[in-house]
Order: sequence, then C-alpha cells, then structure tokens
Amino acid sequence: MSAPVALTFGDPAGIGPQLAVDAWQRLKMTGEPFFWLGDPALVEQVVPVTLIEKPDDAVSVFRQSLPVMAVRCPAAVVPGQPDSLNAPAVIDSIEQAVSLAKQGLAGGVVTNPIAKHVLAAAGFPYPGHTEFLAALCGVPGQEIMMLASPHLRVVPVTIHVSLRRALDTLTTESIISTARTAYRGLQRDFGIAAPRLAVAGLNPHAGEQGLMGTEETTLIQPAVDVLRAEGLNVRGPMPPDTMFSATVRPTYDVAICMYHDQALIPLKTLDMAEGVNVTLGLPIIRTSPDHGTAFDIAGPVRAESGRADVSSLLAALRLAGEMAHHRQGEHS
Ligand SMILES: NC(=O)C1=CN([C@@H]2O[C@H](COP(=O)(O)OP(=O)(O)OC[C@H]3O[C@@H](n4cnc5c(N)ncnc54)[C@H](O)[C@@H]3O)[C@@H](O)[C@H]2O)C=CC1
Ligand SMILES: NCC(=O)COP(=O)(O)O
Repeated sequence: MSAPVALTFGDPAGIGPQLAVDAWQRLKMTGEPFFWLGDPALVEQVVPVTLIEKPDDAVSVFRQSLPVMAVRCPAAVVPGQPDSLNAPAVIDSIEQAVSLAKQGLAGGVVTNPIAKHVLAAAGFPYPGHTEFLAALCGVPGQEIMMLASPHLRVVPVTIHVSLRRALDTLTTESIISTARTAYRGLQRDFGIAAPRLAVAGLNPHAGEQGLMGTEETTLIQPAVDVLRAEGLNVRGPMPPDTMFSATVRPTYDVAICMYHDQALIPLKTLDMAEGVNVTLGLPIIRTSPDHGTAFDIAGPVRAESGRADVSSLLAALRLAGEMAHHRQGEHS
C-alpha cells in the first residue's frame, strides 16, 4: 500500500469541505486512507476529527475519524460567498500537499476545487492548479491536463486561456509535446502499453481540404507526421464534431484536443459525475474532481451528504490510488 493521499482544502466557501466529509464517510470502513488539509473548525461539529502532524498518522485513525492536517482560515467562512482573504490558506494547503508528495510522504495529491478569480484577486499568478503544481514541482511548461472518465479521455493542448489566445498560441511543437506527454502518461500511470492517440482538427470538418480553415494542414498534420515517425500510434486531424461519437470513441485511448472546451465539453456532457482531472508531466501524482466549487449549492457542512455529489471526488481518489499502483510496479 502506498502512503495516504493528501486532499487539499479547495475554496472553503465551496463544496470542498462537504466533499471531504462525504468522501471520508464513504471510504472509512473499506477505502484507502486519505487526509484533508483544511480548517478543522468547518467539519469537527459533524464528524469525528483527528488532527495529524504527518501523513502516516492518517492510517491508524482513518476508520474512526477524519484525519485533518490543520490549515486555518484567517477570515470567517460563509458558504457560497468566497472571500479572497482566505486565499492564503487555500494556497498553503496546495503547497503543503505537493511538498509531502514530493518527499514521498503522501502517495499523491487530490485537489478540491478552487475558484481561479478568487485566488487571482489575492494576487495568485497562476491560471489554475495545473500550472501552479508544475511550478511547485520545478517543471513549468511540462504539465498537461487530462480529463478521464469511463467513456473518454481528453487532453487540451491549450488550457486556461481565452479562445482567441488559444488559437494564437497553438503550434505544431505544442501539439507534439502535449501528445508525447499524454502517451508517456498513459503508459506510466494507466498501464496502457501502446496508447492510441486521436488528434482533433480545429475547424469544421477538420478544415474540409482547406475550404474551412488551414490549421489542419499548416499546424496539426505536421505534428501528426512527426509523432508517427517516432512510432506513436496516432490518427488525425480528425473532424471534431464526430470523433466523440459512441462509435468512434472506442477506437482511441485519448483525444488530443486543440483548446479547453473542445476537450471538456464532450467529457463533462458524457460523464460529469465520474470525470477526473489528472495532471500528467509531473513527478508527483495529481488528480481532482472534474467539477468546480459549486458555490450555488454550498451550505454549512453536514454529517449527511446533501446536494453535492461526491462521485467525482471518489473517482479522483480511486484513480490516484491506481496511478500510484502503476508507478510502484515500475520499481518491482
Ligand atoms: N479543479 C478545479 O479547481 C476547478 C475549479 N473550477 C472553478 O469553479 C468555479 C465555478 O465554476 P462553474 O463553471 O460554475 O462550475 P461548477 O462545476 O462549480 O458548477 C457548475 C454546475 O454544476 C453543479 N455542480 C458542480 N459540482 C457538483 C457536484 N459535485 N454535485 C452537484 N452539483 C455540482 C453546480 O452546482 C453548478 O450548477 C470557477 O471559479 C472555476 O474556476 C472549475 C472547474 C475545476
Ligand atoms: N476546467 C478545468 C479546470 O478549471 C481545472 O483546472 P485546474 O485547477 O485543475 O488547473
């Protein structure tokens, strides 16, 4: 068994604290231990809590209590009303989790959702976890975002930028490096020996022979040619409107998409509840539920689960464990 997984705070005014409690309720008897880096004041009225100093301590207490590594909020927490005064606690929990994972003391990092604009208002310079984690791990620029569900895996080449900027920054080189990282990640963390990659086009009908755009011939096809020459099993550019259909999806292991929503809309439409966000290209394991902070349904933490569906967090915890298992296999 690997070390316990670290679950980060997430935005305290979102559904993260409730999900931490719900996940513990669901896993305490039969699941792998995890610990939450959050404010115990938000949860100790509703579930037994043990404050821990180091990840290993989570193992012996997990059946009886939620293990919490305390990260206290400087400002009052009002569910549904995020406050950037609490951003330092949110960021601190991510930094601590990554540090523990880098030392091998935590088996991986599972992040609860953060609201990017709330952290940005406090001066946080990263567009999301993905880029922040790469910086903390000393590998900026090597990170890629993969969303994985039982039905589909997708990787956007451009991530947290406007659509206009995504089109301006898309290059043959970025498609190649993203595809390579996805390929290695599927081998290393998912145990797929020879991953099949499907590269999406950008324009309607993948450009329709240049009638509806030229990026397929100028940017995407050259990337596919390079990847094929390296021996990767790659197809594309594929028409984006049909490649996510039920008949085409089973023919590939991951879709390499040109921009955020080209990737995330089909994934979340098919499987918001079971989708997991994975960062590949890091030395540590990182997964996350695919949804956000859901401020609209956040309320005071309760012992019984309410409107917030914990399925995606459970899937993220499970996948982190499976990825750790695959990495352990590397050394055995
Ligand atoms: N990994 C992360 O940290 C992510 C953070 N976000 C952040 O979340 C914030 C809100 O984003 P939205 O676009 O509103 O997306 P959202 O996923 O928070 O909410 C979209 C809709 O889905 C519902 N929903 C989300 N998760 C749910 C759950 N577990 N159970 C039941 N219903 C659920 C919400 O109530 C809402 O109606 C943004 O500031 C964004 O930056 C968004 C996606 C991922
Ligand atoms: N849309 C996905 C998302 O916002 C998650 O981003 P990150 O915080 O995991 O980088």
